[in-house]
Amino acid sequence: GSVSNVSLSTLSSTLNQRMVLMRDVAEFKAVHHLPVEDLAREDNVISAARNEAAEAGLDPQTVEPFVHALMNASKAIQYRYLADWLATPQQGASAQTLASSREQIQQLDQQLMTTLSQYLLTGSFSRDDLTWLGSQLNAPNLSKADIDNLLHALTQIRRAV
Ligand SMILES: C=C(O[C@@H]1C=C(C(=O)O)C=C[C@H]1O)C(=O)O
Repeated sequence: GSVSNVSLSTLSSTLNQRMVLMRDVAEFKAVHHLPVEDLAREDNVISAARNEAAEAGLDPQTVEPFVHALMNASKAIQYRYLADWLATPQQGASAQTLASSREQIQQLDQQLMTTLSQYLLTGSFSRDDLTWLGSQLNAPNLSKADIDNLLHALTQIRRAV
C-alpha cells in the first residue's frame, strides 16, 4: 500500500544519508590518526538504537543484528576511502568534526527505527521490496555483500508484541 511505499523510500534515503556521512567520518579519522573501529562508540550506538527501537514499538533484540550490519558496512566504507587516499591523498580536507557526524548518525538511527516500525505495521518485507531497497542503496564504497548483509538483517526485525 502507499503507506509502506512511503516508509520504504524514507528507509532507503535514511540509510543512504547515514552511509554518505562515512566519507566525513573517514576524513576526520585520517586527519587525526584515529582508528576506523571504535568499540566504545559502537556500544553506545547499539544501546541508543535498542532504546529507540523500544520507543518506536519494535522488539529491541531483533534490531541488534541490523545495527551490527549497518556498522559493518559503515566501517567497510571508511576502510575503502582510507585505502584509496593512500594512493591519492585528499587536498585541503575540510570534513565536519566527528562529534557533529555522530550527532547526525544518532538522529538518522532514530529515524530508521520509527520508519521501520511504520513499515512493519503493514506486514513483513516482501521479496520485491527487498530487491527495490537494495537497488536504491547507492552510497559510494558500499559493496554488494554489504547490501546483502543489510537486507538479510532487515528481515529479522519484528515489532514488539
Ligand atoms: C561511524 C563511525 O565508525 C565506526 C562505525 C560506527 C557506526 O556505524 O555507528 C560506530 C563506530 C565505529 O566503529 C564512528 O566512529 O562514529
